[in-house]
Amino acid sequence: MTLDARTVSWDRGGRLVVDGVSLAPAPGETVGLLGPNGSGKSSLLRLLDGVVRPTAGVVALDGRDLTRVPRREVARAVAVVGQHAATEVDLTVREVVELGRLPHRTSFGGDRAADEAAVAEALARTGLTDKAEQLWRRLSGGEQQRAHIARALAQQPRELLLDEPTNHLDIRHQLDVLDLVTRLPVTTVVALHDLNLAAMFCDTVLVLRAGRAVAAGTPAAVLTPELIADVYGVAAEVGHDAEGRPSIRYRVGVRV
Ligand SMILES: Nc1ncnc2c1ncn2[C@@H]1O[C@H](COP(=O)(O)OP(=O)(O)OP(=O)(O)O)[C@@H](O)[C@H]1O
Repeated sequence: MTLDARTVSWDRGGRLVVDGVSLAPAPGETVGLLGPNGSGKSSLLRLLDGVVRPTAGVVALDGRDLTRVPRREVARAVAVVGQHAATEVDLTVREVVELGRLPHRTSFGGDRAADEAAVAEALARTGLTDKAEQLWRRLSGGEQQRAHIARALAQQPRELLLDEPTNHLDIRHQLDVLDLVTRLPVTTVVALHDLNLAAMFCDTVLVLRAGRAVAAGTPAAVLTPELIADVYGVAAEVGHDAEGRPSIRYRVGVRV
């Protein structure tokens, strides 16, 4: 069992921002959420996190309606890295990552050694050990984003929800972060704009358009020239690597 969405909709002022979407990742799977700007990717992630409640349908954690699961229990199972994750106060990188341990604290304080080990490992995995004592707000945009990913890793979740985690990262860190999260023994739902990264790292993808799911399946099955033309209005050639994963080359000035 894992986190799943069953025909969920989210109505904002009479408009269905998410419209009857279902998503049931297999445990350990990495699902890419794709779709143009405004198609509902972030909104679906917020529904999966329980930050907002669906106006129809159900999000379930281990088969239980998420709205009935205590937030602390949700926080132990589900970690989120938002698109505009900000840290307002003057925290060091280590302190930001330590926030990920809060759901594991008990009234007795919790297991200090486990907290320290989880934080150290999360810093190491995101390449931030050397920056641990620096102020988070003095880091570069990409380093700040990696610190939030480290916070999510320190949380040691079963489910990881990532909203465009690569948008501030240089190419090496894009590859490192996606390689890292897809190797973790957790179920990951990740909103991505880069179709080639989705093809490289996702087991399956779900494509949204205007709040609706228009395609789902393996990257090879979904990421066809026809789908890319239809959903994004862009002409593309799709090749396949030795493992059969699609590799997309866009064509400008070609009408679709
Ligand atoms: N709280 C809200 N109230 C009203 N409308 C909202 C709210 N949140 C999102 N929307 C609208 O829902 C639509 C989907 O937004 P969402 O951020 O989920 O899309 P997205 O696919 O993540 O977009 P992007 O790729 O640009 O990040 C947008 O038109 C947005 O304006």
